[in-house]
Formats: sequence, structure tokens, C-alpha cells
Amino acid sequence: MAISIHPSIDNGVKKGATGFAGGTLQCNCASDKVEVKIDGNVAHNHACGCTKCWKPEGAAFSVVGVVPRDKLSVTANEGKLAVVDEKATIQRHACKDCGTHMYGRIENKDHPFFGLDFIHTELSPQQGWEEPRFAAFVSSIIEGGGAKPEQMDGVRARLAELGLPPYDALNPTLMDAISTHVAKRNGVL
Ligand SMILES: N[C@@H](CCC(=O)N[C@@H](CSCO)C(=O)NCC(=O)O)C(=O)O
Ligand SMILES: [Zn+2]
Ligand SMILES: [Zn+2]
Repeated sequence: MAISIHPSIDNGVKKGATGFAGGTLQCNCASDKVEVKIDGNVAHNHACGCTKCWKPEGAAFSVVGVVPRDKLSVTANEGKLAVVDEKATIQRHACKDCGTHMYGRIENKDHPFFGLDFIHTELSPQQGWEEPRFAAFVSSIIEGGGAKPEQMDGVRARLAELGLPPYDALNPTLMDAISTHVAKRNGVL
């Protein structure tokens, strides 16, 4: 059987709606759901194969994007949230009951992506979020047991077919943004 990339895109990537203004994210608990409000659309949405990003059961990739941290607020059951790994660059706030990652926050002010929170738009009942546009950390799915090395040609071909160019780190736009930040810090730009 072919590897599931992610249930929200296995049947094709549906384009987001122009002018989409945001919505809510809800955890997977049956009741007393954690709810997060996002004032605006997601950016840099992508499939991520890394071992740290939250993914639904059976999926090889997560789908994750960013929003400015001041556009995100927890609107219900915040007490159910806990940070998964305090040492990680991205502090992933997950529901203690269902395990769903509600948002990931970078607290290091020197990090190139400081000011951005990571979210999973599949947790939203609203339609129209900007669709994922590339795949990151593709080789990392081997680390998490999501694929055998010999399956990777097929995985990359499938991602390309879905319109998600596969990269083994982030895409060139984000890698250039990281290096630009470092160059400025180093005083060479
Ligand atoms: N091979 C590792 C890679 C993990 C990794 O570096 N993940 C990236 C991307 S997450 C969203 O795109 C990252 O920035 N991680 C920082 C963090 O997770 O705190 C693996 O698979 O574990
Ligand atoms: Zn929950
Ligand atoms: Zn990731």
C-alpha cells in the first residue's frame, strides 16, 4: 500500500480561499476541547517529515505553517496545555488529554523565526486556510519509522505529484531567510 503523506492531502491539495481571515483550532478531545483563535491566515504552510511535528495516526508527514504570535490566543481550556519538550527550539503546546499539538512557539529572541508560532490548520473547522505548498524534512520520515529508505523515491515522486516540491530541510525561501538573519547577526550583510 502507498504511504499516506497526510489525510488532508492524500486525495489532492485543495487551494485555500483568497482573503481568508482566520478561525479557530480545536483539540481532538470529545469534550472540554482546547481552543485556539487565529486572527488571520497561515503562512509558509508545508508538509513536514520531521519527528517532532505532530501528525495524525498513520500519516508520514505533519502539515504545519506559521502565524505571527500576536495573532494567536488560547480561548478555551488553556489549563489542559503542556509543553512537550522544554529543550526543543519550538515549544510545542499539546493537550495533556488527547496529545494534539495546538501551537508551537519559539521563545529564543535570537532565532530567525522568533515571533512566529507553528500551527496545524487541520484542527480547524473552518475551510479556506492557505494550502501546503512544499514538503520539508522529507528524509526525516526514515528517522521516525514512517518509511524505509527504499521507499523514498516513491515518497518524493508522490509529493511532487501533489504539487509539493520535496526538500530535506526547509524550502529555499525559508533557508535563505535563516541565512540572511545569521549573516546580519555576523555583520556581513
Ligand atoms: N531530523 C530531525 C529534524 C528536526 C527539525 O530540525 N525540524 C525542524 C522543522 S519543524 C517545522 O518545519 C525544526 O525547525 N525543528 C525545531 C524543533 O522541532 O524544535 C527530526 O526529524 O527530528
Ligand atoms: Zn484534547
Ligand atoms: Zn517539523
